[in-house]
Amino acid sequence: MEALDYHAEERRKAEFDVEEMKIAWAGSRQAYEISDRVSRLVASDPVFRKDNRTMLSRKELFNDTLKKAAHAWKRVIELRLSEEEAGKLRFFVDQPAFSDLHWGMFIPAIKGSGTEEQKAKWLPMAYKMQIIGCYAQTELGHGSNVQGLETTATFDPHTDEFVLHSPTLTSSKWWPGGLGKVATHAVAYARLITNGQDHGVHGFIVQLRSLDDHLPLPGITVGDIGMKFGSGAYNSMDNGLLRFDHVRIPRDQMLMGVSQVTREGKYMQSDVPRQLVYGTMVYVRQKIVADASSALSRAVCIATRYSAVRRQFGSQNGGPETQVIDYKTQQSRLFPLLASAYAFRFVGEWLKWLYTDVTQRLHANDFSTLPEVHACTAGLKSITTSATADAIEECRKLCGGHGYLSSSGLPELFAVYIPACTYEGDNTVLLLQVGRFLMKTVFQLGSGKKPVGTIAYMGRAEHLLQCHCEVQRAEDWLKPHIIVEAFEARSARMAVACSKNINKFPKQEDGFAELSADLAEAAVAHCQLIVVSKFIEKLQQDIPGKGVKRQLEILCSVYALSLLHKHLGDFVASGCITPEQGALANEQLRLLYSQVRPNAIALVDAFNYTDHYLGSILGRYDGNVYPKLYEEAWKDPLNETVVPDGYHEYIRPILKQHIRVARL
Ligand SMILES: Cc1cc2nc3c(=O)[nH]c(=O)nc-3n(C[C@H](O)[C@H](O)[C@H](O)COP(=O)(O)OP(=O)(O)OC[C@H]3O[C@@H](n4cnc5c(N)ncnc54)[C@H](O)[C@@H]3O)c2cc1C
Repeated sequence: MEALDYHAEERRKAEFDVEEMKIAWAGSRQAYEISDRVSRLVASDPVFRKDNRTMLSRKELFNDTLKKAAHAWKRVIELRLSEEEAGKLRFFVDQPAFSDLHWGMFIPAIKGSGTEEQKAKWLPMAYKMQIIGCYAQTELGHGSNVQGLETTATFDPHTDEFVLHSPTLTSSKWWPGGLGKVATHAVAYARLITNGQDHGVHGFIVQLRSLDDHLPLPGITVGDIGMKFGSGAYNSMDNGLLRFDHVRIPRDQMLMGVSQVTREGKYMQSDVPRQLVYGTMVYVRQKIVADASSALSRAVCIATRYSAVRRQFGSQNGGPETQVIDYKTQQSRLFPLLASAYAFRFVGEWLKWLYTDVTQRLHANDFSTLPEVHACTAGLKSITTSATADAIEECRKLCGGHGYLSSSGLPELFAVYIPACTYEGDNTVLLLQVGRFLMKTVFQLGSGKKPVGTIAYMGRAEHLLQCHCEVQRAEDWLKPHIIVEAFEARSARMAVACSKNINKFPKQEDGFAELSADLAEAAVAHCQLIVVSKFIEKLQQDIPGKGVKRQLEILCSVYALSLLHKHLGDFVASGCITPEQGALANEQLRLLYSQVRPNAIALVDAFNYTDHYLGSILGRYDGNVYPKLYEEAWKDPLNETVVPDGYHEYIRPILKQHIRVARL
């Protein structure tokens, strides 16, 4: 019997080769094959089941996470999975766990800031999970302001040890994932003090719990910080608190890749340049951007498939009602998000390349691109995570009432995803860093120092400040050079306007403070330009498969023009385009939506997500939504009894009361 597929008709409409698009999405055939194999492996394993997750209590959920993490590790060993495959396995298990921090932060921190001896000592144990690590930086009193951290690590020359101490309540470590209940070790950040002198914040490897009975070591107070946003969701993670009471660690447990403390307590910068730690930061941020495209594509996949199943109004002569995906408003809300998912995917791919490039440069003592790389990765982390968080909520609304059901998968996805706007740098704080970088670039124009990489366009500021957009007809907006110039001009003009306003202040710092909201907007403009440019660059590559490149060109135009439409005020106010050209962009956008429409289902199929990973009845591959929603409702614990518990205690007495209510 042929499998039921309510989307079959939609799939037949596709004008491109979906299998080839899957490869374009994955980045390469090999990446596609790994992802496909591992996702199916996870989906078919009953231990990784997650459909009952939102019903679990905190303790049950945490236990379930431990079970899954242990099983995942067992499978990694049994199947001899490579690092890439193991990473994919954790990704598809799709449950925040201590192991994310172990692999994602603890190991990279040692790799990035440890000496060769430290790496040789700690990494093999960490790779075998004989120790489990977390990344303990944030404190109760300070997160963004790392220099404000209060934990101290004081060198004791008598014993050749550091004494870690939490001098105040606000110095308690607060938030680190995996710290609460699992981690045996931490890379903990503390102010380094030698001979009474404070050298600022440094990283230390600290054992927290016994490797025999898991009890905290003497002087260590550790626990979980409590429930977080939403039920289920991120509560599978044991974000923790930690206090040190004069905890002693050997001197060689300070991460000494960049600076060192000698046996005599002398503080020294090592020969290795400080900038090397930036490599780790680029690594972590490119991962976050890749995760943004995953979360966004997942939400969009759910909303797109459901929009094709859902019908409201418009029945003629007793025929079927209109699929909500055919409403122009639905398309204008949904298709820019679909385009953003692809845009973030490709900019994430480029960031992977950037990581390799920056690592090679750092090892060759070439630091010339660092400030630009730092600003670019900070900004991309900020705009992709903010856009994704907003997009998941928009997808929930696009699914109407059923989007609010847990079984749509969207509430949990939202709750799990949104802290990405905060961790690894609060998004506004990051934009302000980009803003400062933009100002520095503008102030240096004319000094002979040439802007490089993603900021190179500022070298043409003179032209960009007075160029006129060539668009005369709607289709002119499909020309990549016109789009790029409009985005460059907007970014350059907003940055230069900020710099002029800052210069009006007698003290530049006052100007920065007063204009910080404008700076953040200029930073957004710069970062959106990067995403648009990288999408366009991607299209200059050879992309095989019937119609694949054509679809990506359409999506690229949708991404750029929907941003232009959303930020029309910026484009028009800064004089980059006229209001009439803005209207033409909108006209073109409407035409593009019609071109996306027949391909919409196939474009989300190309993400190649299993129903297990999607975790959504609305997003099911076969579109069999209503019977499954109905079935799912009956699984709710409230439906275990026909008459609810508490009926006799609370409902019946109200119904049977004999008092007279005065008003009646
Ligand atoms: C789910 C989750 C997991 C986490 N995991 C870890 C972990 O594993 N390890 C770890 O060490 N930490 C972790 N953290 C902590 C996280 O890194 C910090 O919360 C984050 O860096 C933000 O810092 P904050 O909490 O101090 O925010 P704050 O800086 O207090 O932000 C509060 C507000 O102030 C604004 N603000 C702050 N400074 C400025 C400024 N200069 N100018 C303008 N506005 C400003 C922000 O934009 C924000 O609106 C985690 C947090 C979460 C939510």
